[in-house]
Amino acid sequence: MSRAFYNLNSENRWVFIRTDSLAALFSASLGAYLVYSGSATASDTGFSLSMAVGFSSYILYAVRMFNEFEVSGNSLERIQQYMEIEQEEKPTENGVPPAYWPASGDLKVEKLSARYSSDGPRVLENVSFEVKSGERVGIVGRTGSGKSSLTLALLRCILTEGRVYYDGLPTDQINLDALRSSVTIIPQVPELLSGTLRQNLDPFGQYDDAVLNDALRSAGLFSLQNDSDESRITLDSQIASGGSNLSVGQRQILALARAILRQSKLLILDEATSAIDYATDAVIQASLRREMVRGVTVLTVAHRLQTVMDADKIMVLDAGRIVEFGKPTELLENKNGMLRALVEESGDKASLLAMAAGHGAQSSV
Ligand SMILES: Nc1ncnc2c1ncn2[C@@H]1O[C@H](COP(=O)(O)OP(=O)(O)OP(=O)(O)O)[C@@H](O)[C@H]1O
Repeated sequence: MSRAFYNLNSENRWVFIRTDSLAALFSASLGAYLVYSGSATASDTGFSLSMAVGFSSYILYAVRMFNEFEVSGNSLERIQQYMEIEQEEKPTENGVPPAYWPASGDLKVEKLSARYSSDGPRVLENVSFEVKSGERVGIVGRTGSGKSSLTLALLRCILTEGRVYYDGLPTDQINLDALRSSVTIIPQVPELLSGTLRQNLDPFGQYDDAVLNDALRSAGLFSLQNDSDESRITLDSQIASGGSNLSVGQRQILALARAILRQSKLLILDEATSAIDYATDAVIQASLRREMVRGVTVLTVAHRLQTVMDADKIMVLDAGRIVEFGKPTELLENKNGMLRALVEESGDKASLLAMAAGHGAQSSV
């Protein structure tokens, strides 16, 4: 802010120096002409010079006004840009799903393509896959491969073509409010509002404290803190704006508690890129497993392969397409496969292979 103001001020000074110099040059030239040409009387010369000096200051004033008008014009332009932003269609009565929906976390995606703007390139290309209720799917791929875009496309936050069926209903026929309130996304850094933890979990006051505490317990918050701990978090704890007085791991646990309260059958977790300590990560993973037992489908966008190596299935994306989708052990058998290549590059190959093998053995028991 100060740097921008410093630049603005310096440029203003530069404009003034130039207009002042021009004005001085103009007055001096006029004075020289009037004195040396000898054609003007003393009174005319005095009058012309005083007008010339005044005229210069008017020019300076005009330049300054034009300058300020241009700067204010930028703000007007910005307001106009906001007014012209394309709006999402309004939710209609027609798209309200039946009360029992969603009863399961079944997800079927058929030829889903997506783009960020109507004239932009496709960031997802004919993506098709199926996930059964209660499965945990890891989504991996190099940066820019379309992992986050896929999660946005599932919620129709960007322009999509193709079909997504969530618990048997095509999502393009469900109104956006209903769709988005039945799917929960836990972003990399969950947003929290300033207020108590209770207000953050239940902004509309729909649940009593016992239910809220149960959700916090299921999300794993209480297993991370002792009763005797003075700084332990309770429903009455004050949360600072944006949740800045909590760690990223604690914020993800609170977001998970919100998901549990909402009883969503589809949970999308965008794994935090900043490191979460091992204990918090283990608590989040354990809570997710408990949720899956209740039939909640969990899609995890993974930035570290460790988080998803024991998933039921792994989806590997590359340039907006699914290049591999299946059980980790099966994908790893393909020596030329993309998952195998990512594991080889990771520098932690042995433990990743052991994790996948361990889970493969468990699921086949
Ligand atoms: N807001 C946006 N507007 C236009 N294009 C975007 C936008 N966000 C992402 N993209 C493009 O979409 C493509 C996929 O990006 P996306 O963020 O989904 O990848 P990603 O796999 O999640 O990457 P990362 O691991 O870095 O988060 C990229 O080519 C990217 O440039």
